Amino acid sequence: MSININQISKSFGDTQVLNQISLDIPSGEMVALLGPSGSGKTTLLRIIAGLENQNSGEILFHGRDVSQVHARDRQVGFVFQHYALFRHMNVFDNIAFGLTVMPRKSRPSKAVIREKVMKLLEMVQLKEFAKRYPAQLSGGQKQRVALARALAVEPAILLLDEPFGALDAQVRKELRRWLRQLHDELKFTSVFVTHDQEEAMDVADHIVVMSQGNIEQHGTPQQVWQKPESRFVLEFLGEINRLPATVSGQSLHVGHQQWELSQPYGVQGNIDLFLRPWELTWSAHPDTLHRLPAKVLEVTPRGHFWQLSLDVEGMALDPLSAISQTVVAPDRGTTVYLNLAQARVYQQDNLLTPLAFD
Ligand SMILES: Nc1ncnc2c1ncn2[C@@H]1O[C@H](COP(=O)(O)OP(=O)(O)OP(=O)(O)O)[C@@H](O)[C@H]1O
Repeated sequence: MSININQISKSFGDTQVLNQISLDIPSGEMVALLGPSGSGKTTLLRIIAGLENQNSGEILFHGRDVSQVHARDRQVGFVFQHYALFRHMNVFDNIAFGLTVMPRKSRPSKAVIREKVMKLLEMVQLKEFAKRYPAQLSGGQKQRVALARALAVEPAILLLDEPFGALDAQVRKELRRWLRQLHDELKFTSVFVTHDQEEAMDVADHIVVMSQGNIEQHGTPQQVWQKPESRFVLEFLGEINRLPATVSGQSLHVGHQQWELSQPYGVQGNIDLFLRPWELTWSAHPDTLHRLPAKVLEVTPRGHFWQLSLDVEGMALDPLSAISQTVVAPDRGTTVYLNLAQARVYQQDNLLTPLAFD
């Protein structure tokens, strides 16, 4: 079932939490809402679910406006970070719950419910746990029960709020893979909230990056990673080095250093240069590409690469982080020369054309 979110705004008292959010999610897609704490992800998810009312805008499911439809009647499954299982019910009864409380007219027979729950138990690989109570399960197992419970009523849409947030890294990884397989098998539409970018990159078809109640970017994992549309997205996704610089006339100043640009630059004054750790290549000697002197503070072997921590002379900055795949690492305490040619240049939030040096 497709979801269309049109111009949704929401405030709590004086605090505007969502600012005219619009988003189209095609049927069968898995979408991650990714953003820092307080960016409005959960509020948007709750509005889709019908657990919260928007102040303005509309939500359409398969073209039908559901803004006035009660959460119960939206055909939406919901999974929270904290399992919210019924403690006094065993696993079987927890999963069966949604089916047993259906109105008598549409409620399946006991035999059908049993068959369905057993199939779900198999799917979430907990067949031998049917009689256990939630307290007798691990976190990962509880979360699988919560998922099975949400899926029992065959929702067309599954909404997940940090579903694996409380679990350790290994279990998280396994569960999200498994959720993706389940999603592909059952073909529901899923929207999940996370602040873990690796999780979003790993399983989502599309990522919606949110900040302060706005959508900063909506695209495939590759698009948001390789072509960040704003400085926020660039800085939020993955590690990044920032180097303040100044353009004056046709010269670029970084720390104590100064170079001539090959043509007049469109912007004068203070700018920021951004480089991913692997874009910051180094050489033991200065050359036409490697120009910025930096002192090697730390060298850490990381298997097939070196992690370098570098200090640019004359600049009060956090050390720069570089990843080097050279055979030999530079020695600690020596000076190396960094290549700035791959820098992305931002002035405020705007991406400028790359620098070209003489
Ligand atoms: N019921 C509420 N009453 C008042 N303010 C609220 C309520 N729910 C959320 N907020 C506020 O709305 C803003 C967005 O909250 P929301 O939970 O949607 O963010 P989030 O991106 O999901 O954050 P997190 O990753 O921390 O869960 C926050 O500033 C929060 O304090």
